[in-house]
Amino acid sequence: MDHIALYTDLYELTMAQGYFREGKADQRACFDYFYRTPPFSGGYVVFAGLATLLEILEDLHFDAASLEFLKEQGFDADFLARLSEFRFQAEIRSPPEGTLIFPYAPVLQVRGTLLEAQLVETLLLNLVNFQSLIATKASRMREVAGERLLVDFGLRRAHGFGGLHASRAAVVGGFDATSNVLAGMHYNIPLSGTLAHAWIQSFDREIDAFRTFAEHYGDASVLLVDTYDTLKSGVPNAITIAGELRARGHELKAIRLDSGDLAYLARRARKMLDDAGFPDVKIAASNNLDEHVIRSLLVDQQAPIDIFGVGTQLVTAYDDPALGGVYKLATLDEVPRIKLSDSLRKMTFPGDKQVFRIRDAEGQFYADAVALDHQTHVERIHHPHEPHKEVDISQLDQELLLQPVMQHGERIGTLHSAFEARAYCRQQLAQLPAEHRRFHNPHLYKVGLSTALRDQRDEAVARARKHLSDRPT
Ligand SMILES: Nc1ncnc2c1ncn2[C@@H]1O[C@H](COP(=O)(O)OP(=O)(O)OP(=O)(O)O)[C@@H](O)[C@H]1O
Ligand SMILES: O=P(O)(O)OC[C@H]1O[C@H](OP(=O)(O)OP(=O)(O)O)[C@H](O)[C@@H]1O
Ligand SMILES: O=C(O)c1cccnc1
Repeated sequence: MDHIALYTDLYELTMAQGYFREGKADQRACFDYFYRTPPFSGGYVVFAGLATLLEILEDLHFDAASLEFLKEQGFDADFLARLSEFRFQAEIRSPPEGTLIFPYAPVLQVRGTLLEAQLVETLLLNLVNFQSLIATKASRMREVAGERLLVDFGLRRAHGFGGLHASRAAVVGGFDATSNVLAGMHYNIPLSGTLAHAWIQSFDREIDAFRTFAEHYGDASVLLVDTYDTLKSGVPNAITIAGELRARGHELKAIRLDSGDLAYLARRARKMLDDAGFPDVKIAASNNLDEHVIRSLLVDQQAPIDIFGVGTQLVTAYDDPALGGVYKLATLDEVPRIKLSDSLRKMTFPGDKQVFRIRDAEGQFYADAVALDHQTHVERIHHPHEPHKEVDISQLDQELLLQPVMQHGERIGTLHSAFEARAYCRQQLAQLPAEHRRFHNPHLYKVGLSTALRDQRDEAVARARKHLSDRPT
């Protein structure tokens, strides 16, 4: 995207200019990205958006037109001269895309100059919050769809060009294919598509619409059967065409149901297709599907549906349309920094940190330990906000979550493709106990502070409070 360095909030640039004027621009900063509440009343988030972020950061710069625009907004010539040489040179640490992440554990760290780390805040939040949200929604649909095909149909309902990132995130969360052609090209996602009612309406008779489509597209044909009357017209006509295709050595791929009682219609259509000798013609369903409807169709009603086309609910994360991930300063020139708040839940964890994923004896995820960066093993974790709650984890397997993915502004190694991230997400979900995956009142996954971090946090709080009470009133 052109001028992408301006894809930010004004206050990032206002602060950056202030840091520059104050001689603070080159102080060493560490910022943490984390979220506080899982969306959809669920128990986890699927981390996504890293590849997009790193690709943009590698090439981040202020071009002549952007600098000219900032000049018109009143930014200083000296600051603009500095921005004209700006290149993102920081280090980024994170786990791979597809990792399951939990409230309060920092999962993306930016370590660089105060100026560069501040300047990327909005871009980072925009990309990671959105893609992680959509990947999480997609993963919930994958949870209930089993091995059935999930196709993203959302572009027409997506929020503008966000539709491109939504299609990629849908794959990270477990979707198989997309109708979004640009996403297919950009991210190497298999394309999939059927036809709309307009095609059927453009012919005088449904059977002619089906026949003509099948003549052009043969084995790839999926016929939309609900334009007039699904069971009296659509399915019988599709069966006629399936027979004609077979006579020419082809097989009809599927029919698509797009309205009405999808379980009832799928059952009746399945029987009609089977009785007519077409047990391999698949049944696709669409129409405002989400994870709850898909589960009801498959689990409660045992609907014989093979393919789900999902749009609006997926790409807009309809029931919880924003992930509130935040980006907070943790260290400046190696001094831990804290943000106090009236609300305990909004207080930050100061200092350079590492996150350990703790597994139980069966190898399942048990907890995340947020520790100081130099710690190599965590004995005990403490609840971040309830001091009396603590757990001994000294005997459990501990894996480092934050690994360098970018150094000196250049990515390390190759970025995961959407499908590699999807495979990783699938492995991760298999390691998350069912009580954290369930949709209703999931059991809260433990995220705790190491004793050293807890002490550092408490000291920083005490210092900050003392500072407050020393102020003249
Ligand atoms: N058997 C079913 N069990 C649970 N939910 C279903 C079932 N069949 C359809 N639905 C869902 O019910 C919702 C409403 O279906 P309905 O047929 O009323 O669709 P509509 O969008 O209001 O109208 P239209 O069917 O004309 O598009 C949709 O979200 C659909 O996915
Ligand atoms: O329902 P979604 O999950 O968003 O999936 C995409 C929908 O888009 C298409 O119809 P469109 O919405 O254009 O028209 P319709 O609602 O009249 O079928 C398609 O037939 C799906 O129903
Ligand atoms: O290919 C389809 O059937 C399709 C694509 C986008 C939206 N609705 C349906």
